[in-house]
Amino acid sequence: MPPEARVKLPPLRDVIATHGLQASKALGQNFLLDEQLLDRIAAIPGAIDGQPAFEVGPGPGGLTRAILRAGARLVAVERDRRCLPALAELDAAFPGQLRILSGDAMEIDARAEAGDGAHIIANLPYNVGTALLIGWLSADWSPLPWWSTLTLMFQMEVAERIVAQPGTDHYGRLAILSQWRSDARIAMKVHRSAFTPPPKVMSAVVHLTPKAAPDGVQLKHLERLTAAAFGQRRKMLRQSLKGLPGALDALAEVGVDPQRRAETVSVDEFVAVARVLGR
Ligand SMILES: C[S@@+](CC[C@H](N)C(=O)[O-])C[C@H]1O[C@@H](n2cnc3c(N)ncnc32)[C@H](O)[C@@H]1O
Repeated sequence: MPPEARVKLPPLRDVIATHGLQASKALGQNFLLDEQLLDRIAAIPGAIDGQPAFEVGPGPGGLTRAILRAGARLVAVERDRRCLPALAELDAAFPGQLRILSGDAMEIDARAEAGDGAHIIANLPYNVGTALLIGWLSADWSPLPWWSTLTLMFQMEVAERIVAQPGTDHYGRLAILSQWRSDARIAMKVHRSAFTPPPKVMSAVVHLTPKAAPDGVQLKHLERLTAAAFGQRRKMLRQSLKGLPGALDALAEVGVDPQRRAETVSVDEFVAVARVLGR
C-alpha cells in the first residue's frame, strides 16, 4: 500500500503563503500546485516504480509530496533555504522517507547522496536544467549509468531538442547525446498556466531510459565530432569536419557522404563515425 501522510497536508498555496515563498526568477522558480497533475507525473510508467528517488529543486514540495505518496524513499536537494521549513514538514508527515539536502545540485555528488539505482525526477529550474541533464548523460556508463531513469520537466523547446529527429530544426548535439545514451520520449505536455507564476512558454516532461552501451564508442569522440559538425550546421560535412583529424576518412569508411549537412546525419551514423575516430 502506498504511504499516506501522517497528518493532513495543507494545500500547496497555503504552504507558499505560510512560508513566504514568493517565486524567485533567478532560481528558476515556477511552482506546480495542482496535486492531481503532480501525482500524474510521479505515476509516469518507469519514473519511480517504488524505488529510491532523487529530486532536484523540491521548492515548496509539490512534486516531493507526489513522489512520497508513490512510496519512494527520496533524497532532494534544494538551493533556496527559504523552502527548508516547508520541506521539514513533509519529512515529519512521511517519517523515514525523505532526506533533504540544502545546496546546489550542480555541486553535490548526486550518486553518493542518492545511491546507485535511484530514479531522478524533477521539475527542473530552467537555468541549470540542460547542464544537469548533460551531466547525468555523461556519467560513467558501464554498461549503464548509476541512475535508473530520468523524468524531467523542461521548457518545451529543450524537450523538443532532446527528442528531435534528423532533418528538423531542433536536431543537434543534445538530441544525439540523449538518444545515443537513452530512449527519450515526451511523456506529458504541461500548459504554462499550470505553473505559479506561469512561464512564457509551454513545458513538457521527458522520460529517459538508459540504453546499455556495448558499442565501444567514447563520449569524448562523439562530442568532438558533433561539436565540429554542428558548429557549422548549414555547411557540408566536408567543410565543417575539415579541422578534425581523421574525420573525413572516418566518414568515407562508414559510408556517410561528405556533401551532407550535420542536421541530416542520424544518431547511429554519428556514433559509427565516432567509433572509427576512437580506434
Ligand atoms: C521549477 S521550480 C520547481 C519547484 C517544485 N519542485 C515544483 O515542482 O513546484 C525549480 C526549483 O529548483 C530550485 N533550484 C534552482 N536552482 C537550483 C540548484 N542549482 N540546485 C538545487 N535547486 C535549485 C529552485 O529554488 C526551485 O525550488
